[in-house]
Amino acid sequence: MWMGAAISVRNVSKSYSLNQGGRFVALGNVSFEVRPGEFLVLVGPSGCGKTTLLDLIDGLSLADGGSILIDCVPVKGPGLDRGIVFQQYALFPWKTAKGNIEFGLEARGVPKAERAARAAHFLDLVDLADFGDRYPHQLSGGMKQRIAIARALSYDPEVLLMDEPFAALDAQTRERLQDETLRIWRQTGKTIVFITHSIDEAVYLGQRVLVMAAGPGRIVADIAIDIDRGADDLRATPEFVALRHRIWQLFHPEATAAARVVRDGVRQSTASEESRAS
Ligand SMILES: Nc1ncnc2c1ncn2[C@@H]1O[C@H](COP(=O)(O)OP(=O)(O)OP(=O)(O)O)[C@@H](O)[C@H]1O
Repeated sequence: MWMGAAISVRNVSKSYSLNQGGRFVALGNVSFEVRPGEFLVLVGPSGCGKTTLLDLIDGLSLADGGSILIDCVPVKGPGLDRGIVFQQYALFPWKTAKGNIEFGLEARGVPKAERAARAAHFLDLVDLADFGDRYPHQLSGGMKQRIAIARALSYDPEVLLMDEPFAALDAQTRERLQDETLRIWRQTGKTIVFITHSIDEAVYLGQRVLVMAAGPGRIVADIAIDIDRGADDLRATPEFVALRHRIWQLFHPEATAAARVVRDGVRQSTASEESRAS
């Protein structure tokens, strides 16, 4: 049975040393929980620490303070319980699609016959059953990213970490892969932590969206995405538009403040006109 793991991020901080001396605090005291099988999206402006946080969950780097637990086990480095997909496909150009998937399995000691069977299964899952013998340069950007997803899933991690995986793709391919990711998530029951700049993508994919801000990187809102996903043209529904606007306001507090000044200014001048008129 496929099953996602729970993730606990507790009081995590991370700083980097700067060339000119001193340290830059990329994350300050970040805490949140992810339920087993949940699709969580982290959204925030450039530089707010999204990649730093995902790398810490993957164990590619270690926190200065706090702890990260996967099913109650502290993260001490990369592990087979987590798979990661990066923005750039990171496929070996000299290996076929199938070879790229099998390579990761070989490194993990999976026997040859099982490697081939698993590669075929995951190529099928990402709808590329007929493309296993193609090399990366013979595949479109969207196909390469699907291979990267198949590769990450092939060793059956409980958690799938996705770092802006569709940012380099055209809008149409991006929407298609968003739908495929949701399908794969429903089919596999993995816990997914997905990071993006795009508010639209966050609301479309997430069951829950954590909004981050910079200086230092922190979580400023935790928003449940409670919408009817069966709706036609989901992005055009009032619920979707309202959620997108709510998150947009968190991204742009200065724009919201400016709008308030204008609105209140209008109100005040209307009030004074009314009082003059009476
Ligand atoms: N190795 C490093 N040394 C110094 N500063 C770093 C290092 N890595 C990241 N930073 C800084 O930490 C902050 C967070 O970076 P991070 O890549 O996590 O942000 P992000 O939200 O993923 O940004 P983007 O959306 O642009 O990818 C940034 O200000 C960045 O400049």
